Amino acid sequence: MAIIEVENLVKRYGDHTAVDGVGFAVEQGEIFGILGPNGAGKTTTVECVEGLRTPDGGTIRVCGIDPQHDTGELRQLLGAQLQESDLPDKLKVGEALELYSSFYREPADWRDLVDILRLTGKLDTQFRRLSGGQKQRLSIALALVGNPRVAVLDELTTGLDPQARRDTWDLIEDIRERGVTILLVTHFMAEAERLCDRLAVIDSGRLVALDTPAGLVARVDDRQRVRFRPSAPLDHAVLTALPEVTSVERAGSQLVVTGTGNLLLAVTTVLARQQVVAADLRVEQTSLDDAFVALTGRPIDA
Ligand SMILES: Nc1ncnc2c1ncn2[C@@H]1O[C@H](COP(=O)(O)OP(=O)(O)OP(=O)(O)O)[C@@H](O)[C@H]1O
Repeated sequence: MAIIEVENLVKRYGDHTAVDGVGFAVEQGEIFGILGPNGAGKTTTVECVEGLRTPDGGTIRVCGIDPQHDTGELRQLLGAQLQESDLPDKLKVGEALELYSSFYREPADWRDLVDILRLTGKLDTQFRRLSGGQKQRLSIALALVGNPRVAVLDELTTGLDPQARRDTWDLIEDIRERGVTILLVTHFMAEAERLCDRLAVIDSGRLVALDTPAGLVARVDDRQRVRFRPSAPLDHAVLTALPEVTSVERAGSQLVVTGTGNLLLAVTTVLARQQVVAADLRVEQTSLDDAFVALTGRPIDA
C-alpha cells in the first residue's frame, strides 16, 4: 500500500519552476530516497509533502491525507527532522524531548529513543554544547518522538564524519525495522546505495528515473570488468570463447576481461583449468555514480 503518493507536483518560486511534474509513490515500510544535485528541487518536494509549502500543481497524499488541508492530522502521522537553527541554544536535550513529545497524541517513550540514539548521558546538556553528531541524533529523536508512521529526513548525514555517518545509517535501518516508513533526501551516493530500497533521481526539478539502486545501475550498463595479472602467458581465445565474455584487453601486465552474467566465476574457472593464477584480481562494476552521470549527463557534485 502506498503511504505517500505524489502526482505531477509543480512548485514555482516567481518565474523559476523548482519542481516540474514530479511523481512517485512510497510503499509502507520503505526507505525511499530522493537523490539529486544541489538545487534539483529535493527539499522543495519534501517540504510540499510535509505541508510546509503550497504546491502550484499536482496532488499529494500522506496516509490518504492532503497535507494542505489537514495539517493537524498530518503532524500526528509525519515526523520531520529539524534544521539545526530550529532549537534554542540553551534548551537541554531532555527538555527538548519532553517539549516535543507534548505536541503528540500518542508520543513514543522518549527514554527509549534516547537509548537507541545514544544520548542517555546528554539529557542535561544544552543544545549548543552538543557535537555535530549528537545534534544530528537529537534531531532524529525529535522527528520520531511523535511515533510517526512516516519520517522525512533531509540531508541526514551532511557534516558528519565517516564513522558518525555509518552509525547514523545503522540507526535509520533500526528505525525502519520498527515499522517507520522513511523518505530520505540525499546527495550522497553511498548513502543512497546503502540505505534506500528505491530512489527517485531528480535533476532540475524533473524526475529523471525511479528504481532500486541496482535497477538504476543495470539500466545504464550491466557490464562488469575482471582485472588481473596472469601468472603465465594466456591465450586470449580461451577467455573470448566464454559466452559471458565480450572483450579481453591487455593493459600493461594486466588483462581486463569485460562481460556480463557470472563473469568472475567463468573467468576463474577457465584460469584454474589452464593452471594460471590471477594475481591482484579485481572486479569492477558500474556504480551508482556512473548511472547518475549516464542519467543526467553530469556527476552529482558538478
Ligand atoms: N524560498 C525560495 N525562494 C526562491 N527560490 C527558492 C526557494 N527555495 C528554493 N529555491 C530554489 O529552488 C530550486 C530548488 O531548491 P531546493 O532547495 O528544493 O533544491 P535541493 O535539491 O533541495 O537542493 P540542496 O541540495 O542544495 O538543498 C533552487 O534553484 C533554489 O535556489
